[in-house]
Amino acid sequence: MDSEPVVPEATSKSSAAAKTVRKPRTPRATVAVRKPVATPVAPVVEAAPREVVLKLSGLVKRFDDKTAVAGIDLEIATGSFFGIVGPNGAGKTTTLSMITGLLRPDAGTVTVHGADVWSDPVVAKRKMGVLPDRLRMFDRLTGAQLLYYSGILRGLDKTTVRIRTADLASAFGLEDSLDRLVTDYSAGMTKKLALAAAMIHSPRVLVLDEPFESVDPVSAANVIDILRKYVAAGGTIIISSHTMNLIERVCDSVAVIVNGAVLASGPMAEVCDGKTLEEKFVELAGGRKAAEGMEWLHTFSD
Ligand SMILES: Nc1ncnc2c1ncn2[C@@H]1O[C@H](COP(=O)(O)OP(=O)(O)OP(=O)(O)O)[C@@H](O)[C@H]1O
Repeated sequence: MDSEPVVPEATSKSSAAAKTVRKPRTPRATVAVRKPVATPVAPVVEAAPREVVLKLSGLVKRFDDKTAVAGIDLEIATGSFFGIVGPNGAGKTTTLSMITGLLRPDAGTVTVHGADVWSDPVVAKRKMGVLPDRLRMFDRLTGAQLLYYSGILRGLDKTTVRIRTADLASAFGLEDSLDRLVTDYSAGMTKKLALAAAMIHSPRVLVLDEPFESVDPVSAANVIDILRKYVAAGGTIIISSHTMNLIERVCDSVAVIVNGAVLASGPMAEVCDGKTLEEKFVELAGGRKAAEGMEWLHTFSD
């Protein structure tokens, strides 16, 4: 199940749909008078609740006397495009690092599609693709080598890795850079390569920390298209970003984290409650500071 790609299949017209259906001829001589038939009322079909694919329960992380994450509970349903927002130092990266098994929580659990990240790490990690905040990449490899390495490490065979490398390079506009060393990539190119490496094994869940940082607007739009198709095909994305309008535009659900705690979470419209996400964020995160003091900045000392 886990190795199955979550890539949408190309649609094709079914042969049945393509057949021409002839209207039966109505007999001319007789006019049948039909008894009125009560129109059947369509039963109300309630949408089945979506399966929870990522579950965070009571997550806590302390660094000495600083509590970075103070007991976070979240449930993220399959097929969600879930945004995490919060001010600097709120605990977003710490939370995502605990989700992906990069940082051990002091308390609490994380399960991915039922597998516990800390007691069943091999199974849980196989289900995830991760774009961490601070990218530490093997930058003495070429882009092609790095994708090859990522794919093989994830258990793909060589042919599949080569096919997917070509697809990803073309989707992210990296075709001409695949033979260059990663260390020579720009920040945005490195980000796109890292995102490609996170996706190569078609994981069930993508955890992306600031995926659009340094990425130009055209590339960002392409990446968003790819991510939307992935979600439409049943994949789940959890993404952190400071770009409020982007999160509001692409995510269907959001959590606002402040001081290591979730202050609001749920469907985007419910959390925003008639405001923009940015307005709601400022309201929850504690407003803005007045630009007072610092008159020395306007003295232009030269
Ligand atoms: N390894 C660490 N050692 C000590 N303190 C840490 C460590 N990692 C994070 N912290 C602290 O934990 C808090 C939360 O940090 P975190 O990086 O999770 O915030 P964030 O919400 O991702 O912030 P930003 O939006 O600025 O990236 C901060 O006060 C930070 O200084």
